[in-house]
Amino acid sequence: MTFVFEDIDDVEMERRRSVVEPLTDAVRDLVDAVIRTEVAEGEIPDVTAAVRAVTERLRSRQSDGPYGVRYTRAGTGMPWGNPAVGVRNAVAPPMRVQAGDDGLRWADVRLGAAYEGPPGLVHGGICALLLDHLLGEAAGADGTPSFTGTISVRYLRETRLGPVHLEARTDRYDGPKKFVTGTLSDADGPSVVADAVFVIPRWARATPPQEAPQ
Ligand SMILES: CCCCCCCCCCCCCCCC(=O)SCCNC(=O)CCNC(=O)[C@H](O)C(C)(C)COP(=O)(O)OP(=O)(O)OC[C@H]1O[C@@H](n2cnc3c(N)ncnc32)[C@H](O)[C@@H]1OP(=O)(O)O
Repeated sequence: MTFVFEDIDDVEMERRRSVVEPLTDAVRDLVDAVIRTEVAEGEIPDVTAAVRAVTERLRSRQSDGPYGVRYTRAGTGMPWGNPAVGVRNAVAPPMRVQAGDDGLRWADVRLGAAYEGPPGLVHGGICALLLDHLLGEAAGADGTPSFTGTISVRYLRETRLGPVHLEARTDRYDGPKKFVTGTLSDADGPSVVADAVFVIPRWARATPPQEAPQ
């Protein structure tokens, strides 16, 4: 596992973000359009060829593997391929994580047609993905890295597609274990709750995490 150092400051990171984010948003819009389009079937082959042409253009220069979790000179994480928050990943809604008091992490997300499970409702795996990630961010609020060891997700009732609100915080510590809880709510209130044990990996326990591991 390697974290990749990008030798840039955060101004340059924001500049790069402003270039790539509109592309990712456009692809998200494309995904939604493909799900919901009702154009004549005869138009689909032409549209398919146009999309393939764009893909070829992007593939003319690309990296060998995944984007990785990069970080700037200031230590700001750039998990831009991440499926929950990735700036370059159209699969991500995206969730924009906000920091509150006392290690609270929260986010407001709009979940549209691409996240449907039961009719008109959010797929349970999407709820679990977003909660896992947000609980991970809450676990990381103290500056130590940790991985999901165990997560339990309880679906109190269905979650309607549309705007959802998520919150998470670390409740307590026990050695390398962090006990983290969170909720996902739709317009009618909490619909999913999660609790998890995040574990600080051995390499981060042996050496205080002042620098990202290579
Ligand atoms: C530099 C810039 C960075 C930027 C950054 C940006 C992004 C910033 C946010 C990221 C947010 C990501 C949010 C998504 C989070 C994932 O998706 S993480 C990926 C999914 N999880 C994994 O792949 C984990 C895979 N498992 C493992 O790596 C290891 O099993 C673990 C979990 C690290 C534990 O292994 P270990 O360190 O060898 O554990 P070990 O020393 O045996 O046990 C330590 C303690 O933990 C307990 N424990 C061990 N395993 C477990 C378990 N699975 N469950 C519960 N307890 C356990 C043990 O019982 C023990 O407890 P005590 O005996 O002390 O009471």
